[in-house]
Amino acid sequence: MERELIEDYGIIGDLHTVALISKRGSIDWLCLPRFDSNACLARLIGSDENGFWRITPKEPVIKYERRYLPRTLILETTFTTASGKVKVIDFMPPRNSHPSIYRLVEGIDGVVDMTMELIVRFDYGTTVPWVRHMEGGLSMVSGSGGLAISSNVALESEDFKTIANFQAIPGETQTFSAIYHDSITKPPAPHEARESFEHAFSFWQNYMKGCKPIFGEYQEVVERSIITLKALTYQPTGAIVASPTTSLPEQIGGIRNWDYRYCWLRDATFTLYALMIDGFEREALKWREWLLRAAAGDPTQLQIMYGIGGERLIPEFTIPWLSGYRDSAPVRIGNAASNQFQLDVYGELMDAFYQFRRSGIKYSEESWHLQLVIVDFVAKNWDKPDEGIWEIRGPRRHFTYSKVMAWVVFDRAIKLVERYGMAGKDQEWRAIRDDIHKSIMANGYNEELGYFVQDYESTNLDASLLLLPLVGFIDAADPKMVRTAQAIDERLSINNVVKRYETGESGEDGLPGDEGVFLACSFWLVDNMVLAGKTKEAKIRFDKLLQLGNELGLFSEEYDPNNLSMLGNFPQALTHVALINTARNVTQELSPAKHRTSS
Ligand SMILES: OC[C@H]1O[C@H](O[C@H]2O[C@H](CO)[C@@H](O)[C@H](O)[C@H]2O)[C@H](O)[C@@H](O)[C@@H]1O
Repeated sequence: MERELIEDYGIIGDLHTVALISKRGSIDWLCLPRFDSNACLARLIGSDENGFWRITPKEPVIKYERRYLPRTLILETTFTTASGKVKVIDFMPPRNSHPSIYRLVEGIDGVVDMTMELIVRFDYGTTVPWVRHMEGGLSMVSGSGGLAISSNVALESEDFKTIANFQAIPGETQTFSAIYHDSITKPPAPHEARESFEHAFSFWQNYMKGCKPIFGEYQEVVERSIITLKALTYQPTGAIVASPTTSLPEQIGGIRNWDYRYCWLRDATFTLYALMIDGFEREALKWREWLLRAAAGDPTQLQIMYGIGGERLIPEFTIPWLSGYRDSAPVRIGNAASNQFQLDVYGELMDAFYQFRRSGIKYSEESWHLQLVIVDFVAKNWDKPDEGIWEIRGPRRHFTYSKVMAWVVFDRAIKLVERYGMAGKDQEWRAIRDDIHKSIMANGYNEELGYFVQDYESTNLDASLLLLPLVGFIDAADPKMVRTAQAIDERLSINNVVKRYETGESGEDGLPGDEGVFLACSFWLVDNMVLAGKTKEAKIRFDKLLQLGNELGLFSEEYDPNNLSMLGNFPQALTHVALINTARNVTQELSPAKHRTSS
């Protein structure tokens, strides 16, 4: 069978984890009970043998259509065959007790012969479960967990696989469910499918009531991004995963394959900022509590990322039994970037705290205490080299963007004293802010070339520099910044989509091979255009970028401009965040970019 591409997938989720479902009706990625648990369906980055759950017509499909039910995370896939039409409705009810997936098959037209195939392999596609018959279905148990599979259709076992054959007829519904449980407890009975559907439907519709109709022609794509960000949030703690997948490659056949099922402070603060200005303040408060807990103890030991429960140890290792997406090995679990020094993170946190305050979010004494620790730490460390926003795996460098974010730390701390009466050493901070500014202008800006450079020792370009006007370091219309944005567009863009930096010899990042264009950076370039007054051009660019998502409105981290296909983990929070911000920038007078940089 022809293999699915990243763009062929949609997600369903229950605010603890998500499942990736292909347009052919196959669930090919599922980690239970949490985002970062071992996958029990891993075909996405392996083969059929590593687990999948497919419901599809037996005969050839002439047309596949998919959509989410409006303002929900309920996915509807319609198959048209020569014999008729049938739809599969997939959802995970927001979690009450046990994680569960429901799949409802409804005939629309004609009589269509259908097949259901399920291979469960725990421990990332390796462990065959112990299968027993139970009332209304099967129990599949391995190690600490188990899945209870139920259906109103007879389930059979064949060659270590569960199958069902049935017909889709208008007016009839076949239901399938999978409920996860601890292996020491009895498999739970499924809830009534319609009731579970109503629960999921009303949860999402209620959640989206908070989303204002302010995005004009982009309302639908923004709403999908907001729902996606919510789906990537781990409800018990408020942590947000960068993406629910691991090792979807940045280059087909390459080794740039990373595990994103963790909470990066950078990605999470960007996410919150996007949600906060759209009125989703509850998320912001929950995340602030998460951060305070994660940083509890000695705040100078702040990490750049944590596990979704606040875990600090995220050791990175490879699992050789999975072949990788389109043979892009290795498949990595864990992320060694968790031990890196990334100076920008402190600026992102300080900016988030400042924006909380501006938007009237309740002040917290603990958070000011944490901010003072951050300021103190950055005062002592801003002049040290780091691994930077892109988490390079080569030697540390003096990245210009990192220094700018160190400037942001002091800028926001000073503003909190000046504007909100917080007690702090603002005189001292002003002097440090000036020193950092001087250092950046002397080393991070190249007079001869007329643009800001990636780091103090090179003349490379870097798309993170597009954030300089967005954080208020420089005006987007300043000739230095205009020239920087122009140079980035000229040298790093391929068909209007921007690479992070030059890989290979001219921009060594400690890794072999190349990568695709980076979607978040491409949205940042549009933001620069808006701020520099080029609104028409910006809108044209934005419209083109929106074509790079799939028909469900989901975006990956990167894109392959040669093969016109998605790359990198999927869906990626950072891309959806950038999309939301840019949609606001191109549609609204007080855009987030202007709002963030104005007093
Ligand atoms: O490019 C090498 C690095 O790639 C990953 O980092 C990227 O994803 C992060 C999460 O979205 C994002 O915060 C970071 O800015 C990106 O560069 C990977 O996680 C790293 O381990 C890897 O070194």
